[in-house]
Amino acid sequence: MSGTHKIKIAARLRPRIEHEIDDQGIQITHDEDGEGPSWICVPNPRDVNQVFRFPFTSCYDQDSTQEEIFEQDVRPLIDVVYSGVTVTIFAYGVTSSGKTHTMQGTKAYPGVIPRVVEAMFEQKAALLKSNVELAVSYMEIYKDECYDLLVDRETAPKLPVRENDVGQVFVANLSSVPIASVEEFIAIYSQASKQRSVGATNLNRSSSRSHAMLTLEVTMTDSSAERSLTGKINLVDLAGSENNKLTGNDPTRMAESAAINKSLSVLGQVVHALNQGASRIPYRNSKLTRILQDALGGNSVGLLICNLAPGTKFRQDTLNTLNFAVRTKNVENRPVVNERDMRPQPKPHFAAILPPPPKPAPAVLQPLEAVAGPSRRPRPSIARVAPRPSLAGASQSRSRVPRASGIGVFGIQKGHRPRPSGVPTLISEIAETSGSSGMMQLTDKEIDERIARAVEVEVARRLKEREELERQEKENIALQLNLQIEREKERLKEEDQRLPTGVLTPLMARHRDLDNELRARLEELEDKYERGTKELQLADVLSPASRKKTGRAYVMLARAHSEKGDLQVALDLYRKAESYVPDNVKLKERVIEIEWAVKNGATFVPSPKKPRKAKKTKAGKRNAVGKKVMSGDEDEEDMPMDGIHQMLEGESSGSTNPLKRFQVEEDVVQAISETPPKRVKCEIKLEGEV
Ligand SMILES: Nc1ncnc2c1ncn2[C@@H]1O[C@H](COP(=O)(O)OP(=O)(O)OP(=O)(O)O)[C@@H](O)[C@H]1O
Repeated sequence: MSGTHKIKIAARLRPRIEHEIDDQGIQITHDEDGEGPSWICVPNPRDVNQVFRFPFTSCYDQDSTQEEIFEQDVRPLIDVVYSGVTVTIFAYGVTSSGKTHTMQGTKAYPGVIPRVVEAMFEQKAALLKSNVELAVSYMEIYKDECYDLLVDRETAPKLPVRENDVGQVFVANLSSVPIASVEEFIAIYSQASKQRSVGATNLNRSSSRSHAMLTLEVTMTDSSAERSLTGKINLVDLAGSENNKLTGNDPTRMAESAAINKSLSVLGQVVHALNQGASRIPYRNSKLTRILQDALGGNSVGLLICNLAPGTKFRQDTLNTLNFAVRTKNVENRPVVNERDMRPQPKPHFAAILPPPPKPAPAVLQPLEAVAGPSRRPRPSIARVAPRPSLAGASQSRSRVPRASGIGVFGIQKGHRPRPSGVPTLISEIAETSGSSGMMQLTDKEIDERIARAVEVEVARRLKEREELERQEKENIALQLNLQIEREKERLKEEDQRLPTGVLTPLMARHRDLDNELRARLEELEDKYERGTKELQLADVLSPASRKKTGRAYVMLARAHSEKGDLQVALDLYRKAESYVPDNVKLKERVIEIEWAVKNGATFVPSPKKPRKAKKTKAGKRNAVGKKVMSGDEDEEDMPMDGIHQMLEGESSGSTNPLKRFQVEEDVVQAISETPPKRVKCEIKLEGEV
């Protein structure tokens, strides 16, 4: 089998049970011609006029039978299993929605599990091959721990979940029991089902407190073609999500409920992550998802049966279940055929395969062995799966060699599990070391003893090797962690020394801006001072009247330049003017205005010049103490021109004075005064117009 396969969804609405109100809250509608999909219709809990419709190809209403579900959706998968592929069927739904009924059923209404077993045996018989073997394993996940249901509940240890070299997840030490008939299976299954954690809640008198997974494995060996196929079917009865308000759980049940809800929530997260194409799928967040890894986005074919409880009471849960189903519908698997080439392969390094330590057969299957009480612990050295009762007599000729443990979706440890292609069997290695002729001369008992010894030595060696590897790995991890901690400390230290980016960055940026601004201002002041001192030296030698005139001349020149748009030159000239008339407020304002315009690249349009007064009052204005000042009302152009004229005359030739380059005429000044009024946009609020 190749390509991708989407998980198939079947939805089943259970009938009303005793004392339950069936208010027709959830309905199933079918296409009129019966060809298209069917719909599960659920009213929106917040607005009953709105109905959510979920389409599924397989919808089973309250009258549906166990047989219908099996024939329509499950039986076709038996062929898939016999083609060497792993199939996973899981029942999902809120507590008391009918998952266990669907999967297990009752004696009168057998569910998926017994029907699958029957079909598997039918298929086996149809194949007419004597080398088809079936085996079963059964486990539960209770409060996020795995337990073998084929061993005595009292002594059942927690089973570790591991991963092999090729990334397959398996439950280490899980028993796998060969079965020869449906009856044999039923005997084992009914015994094991009693071990399952079940408890009474308000919603279900016999509520599953764990997720149960039953695996049937079929191994088909074709010795003439020297290959074998291994197909598997995992039948999973999930515990139901629980609303503790409805279940009325006591503290023990609450703890179970929390574990159930958590694992189901992780299941939802895994499906969500797969739908999103996330780079990390949180399989490891719960044992359930870890074990179902192969079924969700892995290499198996999947069928999800969504069980729904009728009635408004379960409406929200039903919606949750259906949403989960819709998301799961898009999960793609890549089923693979588990085929093994049995031809002799070149010998690999023995340590390349590290199967989990073998485990004894479960108590329920060892009626002949005297095992009882808590001291009965699995012997790690040799796996001895009890012979199948029906084959007990025929097993004389079969090798009693311990078999390599199995690895798969549920990592079934199984006596007859095929080893990976290219890996020699343990017996062949033993034969190699002792010489095949030597083996031939030994009695069966001796062979068994030698095998047992060899196995013990080998297992001990592998355990030691594994311990060593684990120790090294731990050391490496510790080293890495230490390094990381050191690096982190260094980083934090550095960060402490630096100012924290988040909080102080804006402040620092502001400081830097201020700093730059101050520096620029300082440079400007220095520049100004340098220029100013020259002008001041000159101003010092002039009479007050001449200073004023000179200042005025500079102002006029500056104005002419500002008119032309030479703002920088205008600014220099205004500053020079300032050296001669330092107290002129309007001049100061003008300097600030033009400075701002230069800095911001803004255009500057001076305010219109006031018409020239015919005659100036000599007295000017006097302040409160009688001192003559240039008032704010006084225009800069009101300053006397004589000084500038004198200066121009004095520097008539060869002078580099910029004043000389601009032939200042009265008409220019006049022209300036006729400039239409416009205001420059300026952030500095001016007290009066210049
Ligand atoms: N299709 C059905 N026909 C008749 N009775 C049903 C059907 N489905 C469920 N029931 C009955 O409903 C009750 C609850 O069903 P069941 O125990 O299978 O629910 P569940 O989903 O497995 O619950 P939990 O998650 O609590 O284990 C049982 O009494 C069961 O017999």
